Amino acid sequence: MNKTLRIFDTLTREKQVFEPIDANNVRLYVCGPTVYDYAHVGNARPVVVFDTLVRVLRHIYPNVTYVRNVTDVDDKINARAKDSGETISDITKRTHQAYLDDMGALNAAKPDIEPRATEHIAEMIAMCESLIEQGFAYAAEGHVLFSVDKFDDYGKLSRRDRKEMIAGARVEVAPYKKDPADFVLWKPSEDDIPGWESPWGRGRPGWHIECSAMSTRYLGENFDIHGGGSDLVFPHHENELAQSCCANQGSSYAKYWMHNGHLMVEGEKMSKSLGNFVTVHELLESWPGEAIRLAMIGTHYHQPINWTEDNLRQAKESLDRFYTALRQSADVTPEDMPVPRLFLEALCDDLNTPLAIAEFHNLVTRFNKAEKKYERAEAKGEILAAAKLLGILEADPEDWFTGSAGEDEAAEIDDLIEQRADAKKNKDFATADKIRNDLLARGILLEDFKDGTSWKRV
Ligand SMILES: Nc1ncnc2c1ncn2[C@@H]1O[C@H](COP(=O)(O)OP(=O)(O)OP(=O)(O)O)[C@@H](O)[C@H]1O
Ligand SMILES: [Zn+2]
Repeated sequence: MNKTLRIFDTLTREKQVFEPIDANNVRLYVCGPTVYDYAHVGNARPVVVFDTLVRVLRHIYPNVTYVRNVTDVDDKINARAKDSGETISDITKRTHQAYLDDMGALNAAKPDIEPRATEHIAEMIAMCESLIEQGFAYAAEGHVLFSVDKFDDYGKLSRRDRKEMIAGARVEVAPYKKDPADFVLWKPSEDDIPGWESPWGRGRPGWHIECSAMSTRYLGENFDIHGGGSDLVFPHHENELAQSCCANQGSSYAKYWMHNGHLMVEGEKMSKSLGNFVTVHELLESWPGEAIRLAMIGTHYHQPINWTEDNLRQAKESLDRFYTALRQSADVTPEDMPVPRLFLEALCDDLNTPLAIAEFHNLVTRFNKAEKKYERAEAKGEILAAAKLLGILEADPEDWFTGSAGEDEAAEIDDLIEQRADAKKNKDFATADKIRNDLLARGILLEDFKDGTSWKRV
C-alpha cells in the first residue's frame, strides 16, 4: 500500500513528500505552553493536530520521538505570581498538570519528552556563548542580542522584508541594540524575579533560545518536523531558525515546518489577550473530550476554524453514530484489519482529516449494512483501526451513552427496561409504551436492538 506522507512545508510554501532524515527515528518538535493558566481551545488546536500527525507517523515508521517544551520562565508567569501570591513553582506545576489533564481528555497523548525551560538554562547559556564567539551575537548592558544582519537568510521562513520585521518586533528600540531588528537571547533579572548566574550577570533567557537549545539537546542539530501555530512563524520560529543555524554551523535546523491555522471566534483569533476565549477545562464540563477533538479535526489543520457550538453538536452527533455502531456490535469480535486505504490516503495527503472523517462515516455505513458475522467482524476491525489514527472511540460504548448515570439510576433504568420487556411479552403495550414515554420525558431514550434494549441520554 502507498504510505507516502505529504506535508505542506511553511519554509518552501509547498506540499512536500516527507522523507525522514532517519527512517528509524522520526524526530518532531512542537512549541508547547507557557504555564500560568488554563489552556483555551485555541491552544488545544496545535496539540490535537500534532497528536494526530504523530499517530500517522507512528503508523508508518517504527520509531517517532516527539518533543514538546514547557515554558516555565516568562514574564507572564512572574506577573501572575505577583498578583496571586502563589509561588512561581506552584503556578507552573499546577497549570502544567491541568494542561496535561485537559489535553489527555482530548485523547492527546503526552509527548515522549517534555523539557522544562528552567531545567535547561545551562544549554541556553552555552548557545548564547557560542553565538557570541562566532560573531552572531553581542552582549550589552546585561543583555545578549542576536545580530540579524549577520545571518543572510534572516526572514526566509516568514518571507518578511526588513521593514516588516522591525514593525513586527513591536518594541521600543532599546539603547543597547545595535540594530532595531536585533532580538534578545538573554536579559538581566531584577532581584525579585527568577534569574540564573551567567557570564553577563544574573539573568534569564529569552523565549526563542529556549526552543533552539532544547530541540538540539533532545533531537540533534537537524531534525525532521518543527510545528506550532501559525502565529509562531514570526518572530518565534524565524528567530529559532537563525539562532540554531548560526550556533550549529552547517545545520539547517528543521527539515520541514508545519503550522496550524487559527481557531477563530467571530472573525478574530481566540486568544488570552483578547479575552474571547473559552478554556478546555470549562468546555469539558459540557462536552466529551472526543467531541471537542472531532470538531477540531473536522477542519483541515491549515485552515482557520470558526469555533461554534454548532460544530461541537455536529461532532457529538457523529460520535453518537459511531458509538451506536460499536454498541450494536458488542457481540462481534473485531478482526485485526489494516487501516482502510482511502482513509489512510486522506491522512497521508497533508493530514486531510475532513476527508478522512468522511471516509470514516463510509466505514460505519458499510458496517451498518453488513449482515454476515464475518463481514461485521471485518468492518468493526476497520473502524477500530481507523479510529486509532483519528484519536477517537477510546471510550467504552456503554459508558459513552450512559456514563453520567449513577449506579442507582442505572439500576432503576435497567429495572424499567425489564418491566417493559415483560409487559410486551404479555401484550400489555399500554404499559410498555408508558414506561418508554416516561423515560423519554426524563431525557432517556430506549433503543431496541436484536439482542436487547439499550438506553441513552438525548
Ligand atoms: N486561536 C488559536 N488557534 C490556534 N492555535 C493557537 C491559537 N492561539 C494560540 N495558539 C497556539 O497555542 C500555542 C500557545 O500559544 P500562546 O501561549 O502564545 O497562547 P495565546 O493564547 O496565543 O497567547 P495570547 O493570547 O496572549 O497571544 C502556540 O502554538 C500558538 O500558536
Ligand atoms: Zn518554540
